Amino acid sequence: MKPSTATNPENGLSQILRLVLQELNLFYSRDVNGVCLLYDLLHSPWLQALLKVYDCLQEFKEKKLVPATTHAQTLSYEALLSAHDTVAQKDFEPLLPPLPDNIPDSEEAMRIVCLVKNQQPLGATIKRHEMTGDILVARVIHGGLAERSGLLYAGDKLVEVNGVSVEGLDPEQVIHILAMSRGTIMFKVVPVSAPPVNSQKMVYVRAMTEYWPQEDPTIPCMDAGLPFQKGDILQIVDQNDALWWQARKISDLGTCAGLIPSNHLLKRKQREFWWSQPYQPHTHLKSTISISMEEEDDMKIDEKCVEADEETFESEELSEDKEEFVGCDQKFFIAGFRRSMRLCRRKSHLRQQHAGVCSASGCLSASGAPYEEVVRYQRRPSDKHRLIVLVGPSGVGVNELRRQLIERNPSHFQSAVPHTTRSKKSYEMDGREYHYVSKETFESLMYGHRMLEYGEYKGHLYGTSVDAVQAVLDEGKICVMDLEPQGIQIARTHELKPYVIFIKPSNMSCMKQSRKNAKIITDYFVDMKFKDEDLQEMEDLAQKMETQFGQFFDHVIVNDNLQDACAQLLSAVQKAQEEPHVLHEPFHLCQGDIPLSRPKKKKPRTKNTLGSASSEGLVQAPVHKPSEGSEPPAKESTEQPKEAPVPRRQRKTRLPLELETSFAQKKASNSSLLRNENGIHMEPTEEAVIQKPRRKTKKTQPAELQYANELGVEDEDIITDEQSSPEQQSRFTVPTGISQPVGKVFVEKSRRFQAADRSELIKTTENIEVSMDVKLSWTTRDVALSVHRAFRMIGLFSHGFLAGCAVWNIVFIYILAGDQLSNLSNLLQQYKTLAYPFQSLLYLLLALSTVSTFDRIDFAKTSVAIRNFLALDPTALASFLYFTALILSLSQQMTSDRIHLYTPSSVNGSLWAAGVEEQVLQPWIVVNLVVALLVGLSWLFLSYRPGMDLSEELMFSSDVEEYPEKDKGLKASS
Ligand SMILES: Nc1ncnc2c1ncn2[C@@H]1O[C@H](COP(=O)(O)OP(=O)(O)OP(=O)(O)O)[C@@H](O)[C@H]1O
Repeated sequence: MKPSTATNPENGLSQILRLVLQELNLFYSRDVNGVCLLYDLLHSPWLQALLKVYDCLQEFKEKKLVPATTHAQTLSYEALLSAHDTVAQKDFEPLLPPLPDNIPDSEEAMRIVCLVKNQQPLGATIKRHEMTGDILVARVIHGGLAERSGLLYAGDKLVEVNGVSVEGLDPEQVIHILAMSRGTIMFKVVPVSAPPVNSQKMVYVRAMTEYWPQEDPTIPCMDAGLPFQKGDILQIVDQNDALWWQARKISDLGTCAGLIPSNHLLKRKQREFWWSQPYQPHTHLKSTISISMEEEDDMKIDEKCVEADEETFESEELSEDKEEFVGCDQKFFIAGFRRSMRLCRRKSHLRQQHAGVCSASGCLSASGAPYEEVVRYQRRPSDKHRLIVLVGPSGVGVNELRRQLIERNPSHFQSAVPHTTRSKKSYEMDGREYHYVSKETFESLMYGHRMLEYGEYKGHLYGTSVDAVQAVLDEGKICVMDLEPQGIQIARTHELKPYVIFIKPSNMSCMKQSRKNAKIITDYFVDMKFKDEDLQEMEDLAQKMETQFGQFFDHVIVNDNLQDACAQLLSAVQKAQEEPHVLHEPFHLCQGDIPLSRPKKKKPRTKNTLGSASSEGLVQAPVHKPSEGSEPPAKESTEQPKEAPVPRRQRKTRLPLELETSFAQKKASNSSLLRNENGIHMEPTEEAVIQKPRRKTKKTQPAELQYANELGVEDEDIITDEQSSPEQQSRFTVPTGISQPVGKVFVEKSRRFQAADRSELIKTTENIEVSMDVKLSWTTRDVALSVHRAFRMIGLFSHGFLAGCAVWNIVFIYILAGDQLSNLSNLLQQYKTLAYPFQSLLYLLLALSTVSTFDRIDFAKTSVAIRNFLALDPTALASFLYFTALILSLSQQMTSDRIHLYTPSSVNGSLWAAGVEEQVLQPWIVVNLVVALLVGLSWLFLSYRPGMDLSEELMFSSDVEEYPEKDKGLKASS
């Protein structure tokens, strides 16, 4: 019997594809360049579906057609085809209104886009062009209807909405029209000449910080923002805008993307937030110091107890060893459970490590990259096992769980054998209890970054090396170790791929119950019962660890019932080895999996720039809803730590850097569709997008729209990255070279080389690193920006104050001068003392205000400045009026002087001849009146756009060109 096409391996294309994929698997495991791309392509669901359709067709082609019913036998092929044609020609699309035909010939190339409302968001934002006043599509949100239709692009100029011209309207008004529309919405747009093409691949990142758009006044459109928490995995779908990226949560891939700050912007925000806290800037430093001080205290206690403890410790150690040998049937030996490891970690060497680790890793989340690139990793059976790292507050049961896990299956789980510099005891064996090494060898491992952690106890060094862990993994076993959370970053290497499990205490009441009979093992009291303070301390510490390092935890186990916790641990460990997980980029095994995150260097785009004084009104806020089956790059581990709700930081609401004229609406919003109060309610729109190109008579004007992309990418942002790069390398890919075990190094001091103690030098360097960390963020530009912002504040104040003074001045003058200037001598008498100080104050305020308004105009682009003035741009008008007022005031300076020197004409030497008062004072009064009017008007104009600030934009934009290149370099190096 002839096999059917689908099952015939020779004919079935699906089958062939399956074979090709099998072949590819071989190359895949060998990591051959480009295979991943091909693999993904062949795996793509659309190709599979296409091939299945093809196979089905082939199968049916070979079959002899048999009519399904006897009735059908009478049907002719012609009748069938005619029925098909009738159905096929039927238009099932919604009925759309006819195109308006009164469009003038001179009109620009137009595109008419019709959308029919439904429950989905349109997913686009609009803004007003700063110079032309046009309403533009600012951003098309990835995954929204606008994007899916492929007919609306960022930069498209909106001409009409439902037949209503949008010329001269504010974005809010446009939104209002949209919100009021029902049924079909018709947009008439002038298409952007070169629609932006998003050629970037998607990037997956782990958020190392949290972000709340509602608390960020600088976001171009609050409703389009995507809130996220530490540890969330985000799919970045669009990085075209260097300041605001579009992303989705991996758990919500079916939804529209949302706006998130770019890496650099978020870093800057973090830094600004940091600096905005008057007493916080030093907490970083303080925390390190306080850690050291706490440890100092610990040390004192330890030293006091050390003598008493020494004996106990040694005997404990011995008895434990004996127990392990004698008490176990299988005669396995669990190394790495020496109390020395637990003890020494909290001692002096850890203090050093703290400084290093804190600057290198612990504080990384606070000052380092806010996003960490991740890739999907699925361990193949031939791969080594992943290292299992247990982390938890002291006393929570980390050791107990580890011990129980190993005891369950010692041939499968094992601890790493630690190193020590102490001498071997008679009953010990090298490589079983410890690797006994000299101090030099130990130090060489330390300086060669081969120690995952180390500490000193009673003058001896103890530590666990990467090689010891490797040795366990090489045996095909799963290495289980416990680490202080600060050490996680050091363990995050390509070779170890650690899976971090956080052991969390349950609540106090449960613990009181479960730890009733448990014994806490401390440095100097052995087997002491848990007290309430111990449990409370454990709970507090767990919370701190979660807040600070939660983003690194792959799984969380609450250790309430020991047996349950152990079962959970076992299952988590198995899942870690068998299921796909997300790993950070240094683990990147397959270059094709996820692209490097840097967007291609593109021409600055017209939309949404930090400096542009435009903001975006949301045409339709994206609604985030459960996934609709988009394919994640990595199945997010189901046992991914459920992020403990990190307490939100109190964010200071500040004037947005971006200086937006807030177009965000606060009206008629449908709360069911929008996520916050700035949402602009446009009824959901959708679908049936029809493009009907009109005759072309004129090219569109993108060049005009392409004003500079004033991005605030700062030097230090880039520098930080570059600096962190080698640092990361040292941490993530542990160097294989071993440093020389010499205690002395030669350093240049006072122009000649002198020997210095190596460990001292390292300590000093670490300290410098910590304090440098603080200083790094504060550059000359930051100083300039702060000064500038202070001046801007003074400027803003002076506008209002000046207007008040000028009005008060003229009112005062008129009151004193009386009706028809009948009382001029009284005015002179009264005003003469005021003339100098008051007029000087007016000059000063006028000068300040004039400079402050000039700051808002780009005189380098004179034509633009003049055009703005002619187009009655409020800012340009205000600066002109201020300048005129200043000149007019100065022109009357002589008169002010004369008023100051007023003496009645009867007095000898008087400057005021009888009867000249009116002649002199009248123009002075008129000028003061005009000045008051001009100043008042300017103030009104300025209040239209109080936030606009060109200098700041220019300061930020100076880096724009450098940014992609630097970043490229950075990526290349990484
Ligand atoms: N779920 C639990 N129920 C009851 N007792 C427990 C539980 N978990 C741990 N214990 C007990 O608590 C004590 C401390 O546990 P363990 O030594 O494992 O803590 P640890 O996290 O390693 O702390 P340290 O780092 O201080 O050594 C041990 O006596 C252990 O048997």
